[in-house]
Amino acid sequence: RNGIGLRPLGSSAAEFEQDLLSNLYYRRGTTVESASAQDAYESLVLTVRDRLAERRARTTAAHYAANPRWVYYLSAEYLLGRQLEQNILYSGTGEIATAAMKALGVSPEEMDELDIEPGLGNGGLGRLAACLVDAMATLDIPAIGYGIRYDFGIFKQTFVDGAQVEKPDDWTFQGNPWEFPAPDDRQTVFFYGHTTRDEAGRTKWIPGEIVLGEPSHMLVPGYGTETVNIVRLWRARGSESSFDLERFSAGQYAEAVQEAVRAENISKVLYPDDSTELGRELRLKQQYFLVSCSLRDILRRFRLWGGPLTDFPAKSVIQLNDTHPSLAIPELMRLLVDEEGLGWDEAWLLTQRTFAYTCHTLLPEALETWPVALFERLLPRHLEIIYEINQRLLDEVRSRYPGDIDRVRRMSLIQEAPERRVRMAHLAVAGTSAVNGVAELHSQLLAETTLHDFATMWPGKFRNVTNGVSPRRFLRIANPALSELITSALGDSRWAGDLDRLRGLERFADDPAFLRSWRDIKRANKARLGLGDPDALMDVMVKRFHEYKRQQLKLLHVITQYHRIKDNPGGDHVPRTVLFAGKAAPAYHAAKSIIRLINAVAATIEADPAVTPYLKVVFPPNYNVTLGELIIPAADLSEQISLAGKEASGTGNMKLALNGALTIGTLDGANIEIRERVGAENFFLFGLDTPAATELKASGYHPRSYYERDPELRAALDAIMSGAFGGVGKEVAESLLNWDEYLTLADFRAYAECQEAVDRAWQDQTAWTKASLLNTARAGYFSADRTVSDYASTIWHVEPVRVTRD
Ligand SMILES: CCc1ccc([C@H](C)CC(=O)N[C@@H]2O[C@H](CO)[C@@H](O)[C@H](O)[C@H]2O)cc1
Repeated sequence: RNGIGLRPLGSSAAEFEQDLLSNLYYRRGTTVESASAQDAYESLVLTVRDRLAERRARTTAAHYAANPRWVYYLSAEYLLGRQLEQNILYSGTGEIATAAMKALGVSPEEMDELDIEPGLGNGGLGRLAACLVDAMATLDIPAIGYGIRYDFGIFKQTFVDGAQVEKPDDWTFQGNPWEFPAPDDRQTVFFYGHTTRDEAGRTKWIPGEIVLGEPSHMLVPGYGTETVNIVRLWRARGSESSFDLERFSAGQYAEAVQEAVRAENISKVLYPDDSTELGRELRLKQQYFLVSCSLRDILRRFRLWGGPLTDFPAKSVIQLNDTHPSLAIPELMRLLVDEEGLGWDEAWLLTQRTFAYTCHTLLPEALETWPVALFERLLPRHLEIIYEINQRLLDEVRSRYPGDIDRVRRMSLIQEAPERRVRMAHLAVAGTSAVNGVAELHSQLLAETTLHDFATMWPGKFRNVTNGVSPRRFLRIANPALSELITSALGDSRWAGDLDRLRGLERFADDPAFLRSWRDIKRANKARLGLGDPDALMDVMVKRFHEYKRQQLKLLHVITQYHRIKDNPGGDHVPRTVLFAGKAAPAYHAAKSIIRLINAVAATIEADPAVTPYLKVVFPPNYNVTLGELIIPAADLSEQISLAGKEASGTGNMKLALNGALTIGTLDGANIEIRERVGAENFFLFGLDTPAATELKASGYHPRSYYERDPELRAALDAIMSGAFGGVGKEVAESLLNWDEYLTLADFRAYAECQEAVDRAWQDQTAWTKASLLNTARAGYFSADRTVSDYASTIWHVEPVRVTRD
C-alpha cells in the first residue's frame, strides 16, 4: 500500500497489460476480439491515466500537508497538444505500453492518430501557457492552470483553390478520455442586472442572467518527478431551471431550451483572432465566466486551509496571461468587499499583492478596450469598481504630477474619446504587483512606449521574463532520433530536465563522425516530413499569419528566386524547399490574401519543370502543435523576419534553434537573445532594428521608392500585379506599394542579400552542421523550466513541494 492507502499500480509489462485488458472489459465493455481501434485507444489512455492519477493523489496529499503558496495561471487559451505520447513518456510506461499494444494488435502510430489535439488556443500565447504549466509541474511548483473548455477549438484550416476555408473543430466528438469532469465543483456566474445598496451601504448585484460553470480537469505531469498538477477548464451550462418544461409541453421546443442554449454558448467556441480585438459581447462574457468560476474555486480551495482572508495573497499568486482574464481584478474586489465585507483599502492591497500580469503584444490593435456601455449592461458592479479604482489611481497621478492633465488623460482606465472604453491593460497594471514583457526588447519597449507612464510612476513593477519552450515536447518527443544522439553523446538523458546540459555538445562541434550523424538525422527528419527533396535546404516559416510577421517578405524573395532561376536555368542554384504553415484569423482579409497568393505562387512553380529542380514551395494546411512537432525537427533554416519592434518574443524561433535550425532574422523579440546565446556567427541577421524602423516611419516612408530603385523587387511586384500567379494577389502588391505598414520593401534588399549568405553557407555542409549543432548546444536558456524558475524567483516567490514516491 502506498502513502495514499492504494495498492500501487504495477510497473511490469504483465501488470500493465492486465490493467489494459481490465479497462477494455470493465470500462469499455468490450472484448479483445471485438475491440475497435477506438476501444483500444481509450483503454490505453485509461491505463496510462490511472498511473498519473495515482501520482496526482500523492501530489494532492503532499500539497495539502505543505499548505504552500499556490500559483494560479489564468489563461483564455491552452494549446496542450496531443497527450498520449507525452503522458506515456512522463509516466515512464514507454516499453510496457508498446508491448501491451502489440498484444492487442495495435501500433503506437495508430493510437497516436486517435489522440485528438485539444486546439484550445490560437498561437503563441496559448502554447506558452501549455509549456509553462508543464514546467511548473516539472519544477514541483504547486499550481493550477485555469481556462475555458471550448466545445469548438481553433478552426480546422482547409484550402479551396488555394484560399483558406475554415471548418469547425468539434474536438470532443469522440469524447475526451484524458479529462476528469467534476460537476460537483460547479460555480454560479452572474451577468447583466443592476446593483443596489443595503442599509449598511453594502452593494448587492441583482443579476439578470445566471449561468453555471462546470469544471473538468486534465492532468499535467512533471517530467522526471512525481508531481502531477492539473489544468481546470470551465464549461458553461444552463442552471437547473433553464429548461422550461411548460413551454416544451406547449410545443415551444426552441423557446423551452433557449436559456440553456444561451448559457452554453458562452463556452461554445474559441475566438480565432490572435491580435485584433473585435469587441464582441460574447468574448467579454467568456472572459468574465473564466475569472468568476476560477476565483470562486480558488477561494473555495483557500478556505480548505481555513486561514484569515488577509492570508490570501500569501497563499495564492494569480498570473494573468495577457489582459484576457484581467477582469479577475475587479472580480476579486467584488468578492472581498461585497461578499466578504472587507474595507476597500484592505481589499485593494490584498488584490494587488495577489495578481501579476504578463503582456504578450505591442500592437495597439491587440490591446483590449471594452465599451463602457457594454460594461454597464453586462457587468454593472464591475464598472462601479473600475470607476473607483480609476478615481484612486488618478488621485495618485495628480498628487505625483500636479497639473499634468494630459498624463491623467493618458493613464486613465477610461478612454474618453471617440467612444468611452475601458482600457484593460491599464486596469491590469494598476491592479497587480508585477508586470512583465516576454523578451528583453519587448519589456524595454513596453516601459518606453505602450506603458511608459506607468513604468515611470511604478518602475519597481516592471520586469522581463523571456519566454521558453518545453524541451520534452519540442525535442525529446518531436525529435526522437536527435534526442537519442544527444543522450548517447552526453551519456544520459538528464538534459531533458536540465537543458543547459546541452552545452556539453560543443565538444563534438569539430567531430566529423558526430557531425555526419547530426546531418543524417536532419535529413531523415526531412524524409519523415515527406514534403520535398530531403537533400534540399528546408526553409521554414511556421506561425500565425500577420502582416507584422511579414510572410509577404518571404514570398517576395521566393518570387525573386523563381525569376533568378528562370533567368539563369543552368546556374548553381541551391535547391530549396520553402515551407509555409499557419492560420489567418477568419476576418483578417489581408492575411488571407497573402495565403492565397502563396498557394498560387507554389502552384506556378510546381508547374514549371525548369524551376522544380531548384525550388519548391509547400503549404501544408491546418498548422497546429502536432504538425509543428513534425515540421520543426526537419527545418534547416528558421524564418524570424518580423519588423523589428513588433514580435513580442516568438517561441517558434526557440523550438527551431533547439532542433538545430539556423535562424535568419531581424533584431526583434527573442531573436536578439537567441543570437546572443548561439553566437552571431551562427545566426543570419538582417534588416532595420527598432530605432531605425521608427526613424524611417517618422521621417516619412515611401515604399514605392524602393520599388523604383530595386529591379528585382520591381520584377517581383510587377509579376504579381500582372497576374502571373494565377491572377491572384494584386491587392497584396498594391498595399505594399501604397502603404506597407511593416516596411517590407525597405527590408527587402537586405533580406535578399542575407539569403545569398545563407546559400553560400549551405554550400559548406560541415560548417553548416557545426553551426546547427552549436544552435542546439546553446539553446538551453530557452527552456520553459528556466522561464518558470524566473517567474518563481522574481514574481511568484514560491517554493517547490517535493512529492515522494510512497
Ligand atoms: C484580443 C485578441 C487577441 C488575442 C490574442 C492575443 C495574443 C496576445 C497574441 C499572442 O499570441 N501573442 C504572442 O504571444 C507569444 C507568447 O508570449 C509571443 O511569443 C509572441 O511574440 C506574441 O505575438 C492578442 C490579442
